Amino acid sequence: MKPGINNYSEIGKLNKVLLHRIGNEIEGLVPDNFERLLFDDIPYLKVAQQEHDKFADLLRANDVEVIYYVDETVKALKDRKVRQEFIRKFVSESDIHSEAVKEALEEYLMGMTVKEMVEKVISGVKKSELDVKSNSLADYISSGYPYYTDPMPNLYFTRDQGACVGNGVSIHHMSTMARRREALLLQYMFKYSKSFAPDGTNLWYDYDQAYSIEGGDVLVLSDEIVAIGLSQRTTVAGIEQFAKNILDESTFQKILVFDIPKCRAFMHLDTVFTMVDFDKFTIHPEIEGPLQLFEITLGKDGNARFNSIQDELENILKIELGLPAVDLIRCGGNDAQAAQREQWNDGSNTLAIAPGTVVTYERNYVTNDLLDKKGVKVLTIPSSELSRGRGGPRCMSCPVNRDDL
Ligand SMILES: NC(=[NH2+])NCCC[C@H](N)C(=O)O
Repeated sequence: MKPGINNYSEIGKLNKVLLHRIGNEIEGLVPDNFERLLFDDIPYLKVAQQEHDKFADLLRANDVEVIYYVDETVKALKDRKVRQEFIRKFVSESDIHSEAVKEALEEYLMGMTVKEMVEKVISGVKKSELDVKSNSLADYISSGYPYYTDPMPNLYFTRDQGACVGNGVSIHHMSTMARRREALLLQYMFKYSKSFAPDGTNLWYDYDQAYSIEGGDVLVLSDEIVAIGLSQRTTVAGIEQFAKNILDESTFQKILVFDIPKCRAFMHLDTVFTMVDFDKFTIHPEIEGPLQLFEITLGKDGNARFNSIQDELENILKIELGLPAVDLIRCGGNDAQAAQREQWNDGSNTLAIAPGTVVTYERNYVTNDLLDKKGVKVLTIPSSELSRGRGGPRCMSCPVNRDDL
């Protein structure tokens, strides 16, 4: 295993992964805020945690080191000054319009142990926790709202806030307000935790950059090609900046931009397309094509070059990966009802932990069976509650280190 961050494929043997154990932040979900907080239902926390623990246990049983957002952020925020800076930034980005409230929040969070503070930042600070004497119009108008700082129920989709690509990290500007502050935790991990990001780790994109990118759109197709979805969440300007940084300073040669429909069903590229083996992919039937792609490479003069490609997914993958044939495994097979049902529960959102070995949700039995018939080793996890957040095993994991192929 190479040290530090090392991620040159979607399928190399997984050695280290960053997860977030779903926590109290989920209890902030109510039907009124579903749309804003990007949920369709409320997971039952106790069972969701049991399911998440099974996911982590399965990874450990397969020789994967599991690290968690809370622990890693705690390590990064040991120093009091760094902690103060982090809290200030967190509070300033939590949509608070009263100075008195900001000050009270900073004092409240600084008074906690580092672990309590990080957990609180994730689960949200309720108004009932603080006694603020404020006489502002902002507080008056929002007096019926229970939180000073919103919870982060989507943090367990650790794929999205950032991505480890090659020997670097991409820290994302998330598309929605509901998820923006999640990546702040990753930014501090990157800056202040050497055990997470040793000296020399590259930075491909940063939290403070202006345009959105989300990690569900980033797929490391090979050690030369990174695929990115131009999607509802990932912008063309974000892709361009990411491409410039990574092509300039890494061994990657090409960014392959998949122009996918800008709608929630296609939320990220990994909702409709993931790699499970050298030549096998799980897909949502609607991604078969013809597709519009754009290629970004660097010319000899160091300037970006663009190229447009229109083709079927199958041909694109064969050409780009230099393979004689590829197998596209449709979520739900040819049964239209199973396809819709299993797509809704992220049947094509598989996490490869080695070439041809994947983790999937147990409930997607039609797709799992198909994978099995194609010779893929399928390891399943229970998912009655986890699936309610509309993300699967790939979204719930951020690979930090994989063996090279
Ligand atoms: N990589 C992914 N597909 N992530 C799924 C994230 C789901 C989450 N509720 C959201 O809307 O952001």
